[in-house]
Amino acid sequence: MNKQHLTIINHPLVQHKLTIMRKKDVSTAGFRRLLREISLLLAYEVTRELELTTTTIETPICEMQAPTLEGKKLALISILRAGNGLLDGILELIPGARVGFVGLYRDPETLQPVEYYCKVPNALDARMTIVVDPMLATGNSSVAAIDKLKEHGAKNLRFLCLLAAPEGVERMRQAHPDVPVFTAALDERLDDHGYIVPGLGDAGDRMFGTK
Ligand SMILES: O=P(O)(O)OC[C@H]1O[C@H](OP(=O)(O)OP(=O)(O)O)[C@H](O)[C@@H]1O
Ligand SMILES: O=c1cc[nH]c(=O)[nH]1
Repeated sequence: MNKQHLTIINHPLVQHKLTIMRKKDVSTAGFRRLLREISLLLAYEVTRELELTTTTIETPICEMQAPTLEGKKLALISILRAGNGLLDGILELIPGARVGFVGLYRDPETLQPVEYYCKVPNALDARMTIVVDPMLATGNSSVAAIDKLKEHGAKNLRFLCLLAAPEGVERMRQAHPDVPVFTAALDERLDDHGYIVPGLGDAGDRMFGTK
């Protein structure tokens, strides 16, 4: 495979906002606001390879051939529920994107994903498909979601998260070597409960104020 499998988005604004999000005393509202802000910056990087074509337009001065996105609208797939925090921000930047959801939760004992919902846009085979979930821990959830999307025809996939553990990156590389992973940080390891260390805790709980 020629494409780089792991990209760490180390833009200073991303890194600064992520540091604030990691702090345990950040409020639910603050966490959500930062996730929305950071998702705009991450989206900029993950869409870098969208294809362009040209179209004829008229400026007030003259006619010109101007760049415009080519092909079918891209698909954003949120892994529920924490994926929605990234999705909301990205949709502000790409309001015409098609949106799908894969509902999964991680069984706390087995760390295996349990699926409860799936609804995805049509013609996934003709769209760049960006799967979003803030956390890549064991990789079990992202691998299962991407398995599902491939069953629906998705071919040109990216996976975007905020934090990744080495274990999850390796699992994705083994299961889906064709799917580049984009993250703001690669942390040290997983703890005995499958949480990312140092991490930021449970992304869904922090985003929605649940426990
Ligand atoms: O890489 P993995 O080990 O599979 O872990 C990552 C998953 O865990 C979290 O979701 P969770 O299961 O807590 O569900 P939630 O989003 O509904 O809170 C997170 O949002 C990922 O989906
Ligand atoms: O650290 C982790 C691991 C999985 N899911 C989370 O929300 N956080």
